[in-house]
Amino acid sequence: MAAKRAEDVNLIEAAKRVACQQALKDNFSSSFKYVGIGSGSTIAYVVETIAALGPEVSAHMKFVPTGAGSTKLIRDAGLTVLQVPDLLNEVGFTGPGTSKQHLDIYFDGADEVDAELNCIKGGGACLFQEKVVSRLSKKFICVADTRKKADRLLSKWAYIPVEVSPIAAELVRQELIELGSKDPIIRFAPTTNTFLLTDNHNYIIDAPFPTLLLNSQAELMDPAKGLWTPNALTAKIRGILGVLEVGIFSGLTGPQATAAGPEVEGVKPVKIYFGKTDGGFETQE
Ligand SMILES: O=C[C@H](O)[C@H](O)[C@H](O)COP(=O)(O)O
Repeated sequence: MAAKRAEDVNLIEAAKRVACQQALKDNFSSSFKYVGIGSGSTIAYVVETIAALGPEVSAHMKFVPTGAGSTKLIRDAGLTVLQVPDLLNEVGFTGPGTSKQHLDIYFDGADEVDAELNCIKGGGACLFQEKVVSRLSKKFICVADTRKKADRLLSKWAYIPVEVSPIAAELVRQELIELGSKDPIIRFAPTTNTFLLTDNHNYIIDAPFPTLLLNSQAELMDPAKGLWTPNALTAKIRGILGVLEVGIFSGLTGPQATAAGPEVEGVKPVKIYFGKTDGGFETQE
């Protein structure tokens, strides 16, 4: 039994590696200057593959992380870390209406991906910095294995991670219940026996909702019956006092989208690579 489980784990890790290697083969260029690196276990294979290309390819590049784990991963691989504030100092601000998509590309994993490439992220407690880096990138390429693939969000994955201010966490939890979330919980860290703290010193609330619709199914939306589109649920949760960000990557909605214009496209992936346990891969775009 234990041997079978170890074999399954190895196959899944191999699937993640295949997805990352193919994603880099198709999308990475030695001409890149700024590369965003997300969080989680899958992204480790992106960093491993870039490092294997050698300093002749990567020495002139700067890698923008999405949290402490991501920073360590980049540094341990011998690549150059550039934090978001330093990136913004480096590129400067050239005035209203100019592009903020300074990163050539951003690679990251996901917990679940739907047929429209909307994602749930934050299973490893990283979502806010990931959304910032995605917003600053020309192109978000997602890497995963086929377990993450679903027709609609919350088909297999059970909850939406929401990053909240600790002082407002219970208030947010109550408002999530009013929105239709069944038993949202503040994430606990068993190792420290306290609530888990994110890289931004906040809590995560894991909020289960019924399976979401696609954004293209907005005409079926009926929050009273628990039927939400990813965009609408994101906007609604983000509107709760005390919420920093929501672990749904589906593009921005409402006034933020209007204000930001076409650049908001950077928030969800443009292409996903799913590694398969038979050694192959499939893509979705
Ligand atoms: O909070 C973590 C991030 O959003 C990860 O990208 C996501 O959880 C996927 O992680 P993994 O590659 O470990 O499945």
